[in-house]
Amino acid sequence: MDPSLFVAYTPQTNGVPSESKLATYMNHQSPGIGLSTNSMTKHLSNLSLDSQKKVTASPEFVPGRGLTGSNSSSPNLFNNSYTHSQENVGGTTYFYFGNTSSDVVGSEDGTEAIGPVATGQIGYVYPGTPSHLQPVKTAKPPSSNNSSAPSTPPPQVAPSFFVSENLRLDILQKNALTLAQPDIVRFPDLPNEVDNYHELCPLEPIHKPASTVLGYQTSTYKATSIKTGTRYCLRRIHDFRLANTKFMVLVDMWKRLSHTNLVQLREVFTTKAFGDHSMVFVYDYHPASETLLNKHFASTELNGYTDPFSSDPNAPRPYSHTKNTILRQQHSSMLPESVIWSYIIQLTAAFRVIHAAGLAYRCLDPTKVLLTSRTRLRLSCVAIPDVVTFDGNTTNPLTLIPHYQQEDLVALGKLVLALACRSLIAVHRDNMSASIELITRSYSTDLRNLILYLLSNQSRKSVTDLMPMIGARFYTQLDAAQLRLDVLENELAKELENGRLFKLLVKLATINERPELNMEPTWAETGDRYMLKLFRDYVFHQVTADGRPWLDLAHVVSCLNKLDSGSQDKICLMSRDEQSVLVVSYAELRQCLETSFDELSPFSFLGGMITMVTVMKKGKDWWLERGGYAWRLRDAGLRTDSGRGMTLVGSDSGSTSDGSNT
Ligand SMILES: Nc1ncnc2c1ncn2[C@@H]1O[C@H](COP(=O)(O)OP(=O)(O)OP(=O)(O)O)[C@@H](O)[C@H]1O
Repeated sequence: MDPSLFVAYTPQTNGVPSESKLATYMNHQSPGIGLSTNSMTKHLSNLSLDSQKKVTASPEFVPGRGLTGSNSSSPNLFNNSYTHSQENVGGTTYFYFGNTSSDVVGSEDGTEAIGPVATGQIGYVYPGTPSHLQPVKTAKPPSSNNSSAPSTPPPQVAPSFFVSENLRLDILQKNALTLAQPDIVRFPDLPNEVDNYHELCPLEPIHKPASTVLGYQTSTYKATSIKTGTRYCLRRIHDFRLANTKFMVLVDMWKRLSHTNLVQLREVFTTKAFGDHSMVFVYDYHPASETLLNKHFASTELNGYTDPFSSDPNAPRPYSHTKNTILRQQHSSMLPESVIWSYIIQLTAAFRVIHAAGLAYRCLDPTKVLLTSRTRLRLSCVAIPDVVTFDGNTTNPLTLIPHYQQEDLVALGKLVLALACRSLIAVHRDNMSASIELITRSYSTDLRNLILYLLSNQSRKSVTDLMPMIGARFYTQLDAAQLRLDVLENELAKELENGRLFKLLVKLATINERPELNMEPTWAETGDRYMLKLFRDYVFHQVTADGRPWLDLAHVVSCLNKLDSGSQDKICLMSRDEQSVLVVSYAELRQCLETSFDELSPFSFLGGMITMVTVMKKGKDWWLERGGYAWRLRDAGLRTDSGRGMTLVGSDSGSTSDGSNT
């Protein structure tokens, strides 16, 4: 800060030194908060050095307690019952605006007064985590080396202004994966563009054998839509030649089907971009999703035990291996029954809409069920079996659907059995009785009956027949889903508040310390802006009595909330030379902020502040116009977003006008 901007204190009693910033401020101030000569004289006549409200010594500031002798929670926050307009104590001049006794509600015990809030200025302060969500917050897991320590209750998670750490990391990881860029060193052969998609990133090894489920070699990529920038999952069927397009009836039916337990199909196309005739299915991309196979049948999930046949459950193996593998689950890591029911409810929910739409899934397998968050299942690869096994000679592609629906239900029975036994080979015909025995011993009769029903030879099974077996477990699932919703809404509420305060900070930061505005180098240092500068110091730059920075997030949040709501609470702003003190309400500061920012906004043309700009060509140059101001774009080196990345504006090509609305 340029020290010359501060004027040396003149030991002048009640007057404001004409060259001081406060004087400048008072010259510039809005009439609503002005000090008229009359009122000044009136207040001065009331002023007495013996006044009880006089500040007799420099108050001591204790972090967390504010000023000693004051019950305020913020340092320098004056009791609001002052009626003086100005006072000089020990060389420091204090200014007070208006007659505060009428417009400020002071509590009798002298605690911080809260002024009335004007209509339309109601600020919302985040009320904290609802009590029923407190137990849901995950506590830090105990470290592995203190497992023998006596169990102590997990520490209560302190209410936070920010989104919880677990959710934050989760979202960050998903964002990072979504934004991942192609690795051309590792995958030099990948095409730059495939139809309307680019930035292809493989989600699995490229050269892998044909899928046992789909019967073709497939590859999965994350890709970005060239038109919209949205990320999608492309599933490529290698070397697939189309015989005819009759299957498009089924593809269109799948595209129309939308459900929370399905990976949404967007489009299907053929391409030669990979150097062969490939068929590509475009699905929604769910970052960080994991297959059921990885989650529950990987060796790490099975206490380190590796099933040498897990990659191919059909491979021949000795009897002892088979039996031991199934029995081993009894002593290791069987899934809690609630998890299995949660999966059953989600899978049957998906089947219910698929079958009701006259379709069949046809590829239920642990590799095709995605866990897109902790317990959220989605069926992937929809429509692929319908396309790759399509028989061009059939007159009606829908005739076989009822048969396939029955197969879906058998596949569901096998998947639930495999999950319950935690083994893929549990579903082999030879192992079936041992597996059912295990289920009978370990789980409820309902679960056993459900599996037996699905695997039975009954001719016309229906997914709706499963509903009585699920019974009241629906309520548990609904409760879990609603609790999750509450948690997320609660987290969102916090970030909403942070977003509001962020906007306020952006306004403050664009005003504070601005070197000049409209050729006026002192703009940021005079008038309303000077008040905002002192306010910035008050919020962020306070120090303790021994000069250490005083950092208290609650103080910052409280001040910003009061500023945003235009509270009538008053604070004491001190000049940096500590020679002048200005008492001002948040409502007045808010007025300063709005006025100053309004002065800036006609000049702004980038970022989120702009409303509408016009870009036009005059002679050789491109100009941007807004609110009577114009900028030559080539000089400023400005760029505009043309929808496919940033492009330099100012070339001779292009249209003559453009609008941007944010
Ligand atoms: N829509 C999607 N969004 C994000 N990731 C996906 C999506 N679909 C699949 N994946 C990921 O792609 C990877 C490969 O899936 P895929 O279905 O090919 O499994 P697989 O075990 O290789 O099966 P297969 O042997 O049949 O090819 C998995 O890790 C899966 O999590």
